[in-house]
Amino acid sequence: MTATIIDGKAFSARVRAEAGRKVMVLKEQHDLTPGLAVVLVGEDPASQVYVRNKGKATVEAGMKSEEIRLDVTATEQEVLDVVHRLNADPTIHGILVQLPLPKQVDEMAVLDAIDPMKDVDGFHVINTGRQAVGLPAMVPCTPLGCLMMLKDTLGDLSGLNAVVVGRSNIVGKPMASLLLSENCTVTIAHSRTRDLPAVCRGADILVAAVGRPEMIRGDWVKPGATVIDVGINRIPKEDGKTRLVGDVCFDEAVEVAGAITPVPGGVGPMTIACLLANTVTAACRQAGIDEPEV
Ligand SMILES: NC(=O)C1=CN([C@@H]2O[C@H](COP(=O)(O)OP(=O)(O)OC[C@H]3O[C@@H](n4cnc5c(N)ncnc54)[C@H](OP(=O)(O)O)[C@@H]3O)[C@@H](O)[C@H]2O)C=CC1
Ligand SMILES: Nc1nc(=O)c2c([nH]1)NC[C@@H]1CN(c3ccc(C(=O)N[C@@H](CCC(=O)O)C(=O)O)cc3)C=[N+]21
Repeated sequence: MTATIIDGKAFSARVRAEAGRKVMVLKEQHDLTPGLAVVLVGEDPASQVYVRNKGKATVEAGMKSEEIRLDVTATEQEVLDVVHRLNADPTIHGILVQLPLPKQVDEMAVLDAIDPMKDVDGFHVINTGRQAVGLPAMVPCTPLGCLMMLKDTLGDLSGLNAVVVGRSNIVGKPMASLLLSENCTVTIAHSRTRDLPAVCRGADILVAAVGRPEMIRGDWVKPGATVIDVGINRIPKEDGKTRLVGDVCFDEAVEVAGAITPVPGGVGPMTIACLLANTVTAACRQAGIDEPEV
């Protein structure tokens, strides 16, 4: 059996178009233009690509986009000053500080400084806590995008065994919490997990967020399972160039799984689309208006 390929690129185009229609309504009926600010500290080339893609998608959806670039030597206070200025700027409804930050800057202190209402990444502890107890919250974009693809593929997730490999604050933990909210039976695996292949084989839903190229092999996948590959790993090719691969060995897993996301073209594009959707949601909440139905 060959798995259905979950087309994150096509799905993300629909989500972005919907955000664009909402922006149009907000502009026409409420004189409100949602604004997103992305803060990039340092010159990490991969980060620069994401920041550029995010900026482009934001403008395409009709929103205001602001990019703030700081030198890699920026102090924590300089980053905090930028965050405070954006918190106070009424034309900015979403703030994303690209991670990781240089080592002299305390990530937790920066995330904590972002106004939770403008925290479109959903990384502030207020939003983490609100999501966990079932209150309206900003939900992290990558796990949200994964969940949208899972629901689109499987419908109701109740009672399914979900295994999330990885327990980072930005992917693994919020992913597990969202799956629990959907009534999955959730296992979180990590570097200390014993017999990871056996744990993975129990999964109806397998989410890989490890950051290790093609670590999850075909025979770790339960036949018919839905596999979501969050990993973005750049590996060298024979010709000296590089290519992107996920955390799942796609060529093996595609023969076993029921459905699987590719890399590229899976989770990545959905992350950007969810960032736009979150920015629209944040703008509506800040303006005290209902999100338009489009
Ligand atoms: N597509 C997208 O939009 C996004 C993609 N990514 C990608 O997703 C991947 C994960 O990112 P992120 O969560 O930030 O990564 P982190 O490095 O923060 O976390 C990796 C997790 O994987 C676990 N892990 C590492 N090695 C193993 C192993 N051999 N066996 C089992 N578990 C292991 C770690 O365990 P422990 O906690 O025990 O150390 C940790 O919990 C990366 O490839 C990243 O580039 C990230 C964000 C967005
Ligand atoms: N505060 C913060 N929020 C983030 O959401 C965040 C972050 N920091 N730091 C880095 C990671 C990584 N990330 C990606 C987003 C989109 C793609 C993406 O669009 N990928 C495409 C193309 C990738 C390419 O060709 O390079 C794809 O997978 O098809 C990838 C990775 C967001 N992150």
